[in-house]
Amino acid sequence: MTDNELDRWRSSIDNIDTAIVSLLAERFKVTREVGKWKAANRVTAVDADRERRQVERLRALASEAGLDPDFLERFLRLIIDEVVSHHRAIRDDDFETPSPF
Ligand SMILES: C=C(O[C@@H]1C=C(C(=O)O)C=C[C@H]1O)C(=O)O
Repeated sequence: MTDNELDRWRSSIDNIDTAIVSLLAERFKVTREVGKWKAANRVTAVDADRERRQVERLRALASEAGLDPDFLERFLRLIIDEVVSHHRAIRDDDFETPSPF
């Protein structure tokens, strides 16, 4: 390995990290819409069945990609927990809005 090679690998890593951040931002944009819809329709923030299906799907994808399924599950859990806390905040903000009636 040369210094040059290390620089190129690190540059690839930086590009990949940029893509991850951008994809996460996209995902949070979509989940924000879901959160608004749930608050408006009085649907609970957590959908455990949906989460179970997502974990199953992601674990399978991880295995196919040669990644540790446990790591991918922890990663997804972290994201979903953040989404659910956003959904609760959206819902609680809605409740705090004074009713016009
Ligand atoms: C986004 C949703 O809300 C929650 C967050 C999820 C997610 O981040 O993927 C999945 C299920 C729900 O617990 C949803 O119900 O689809």
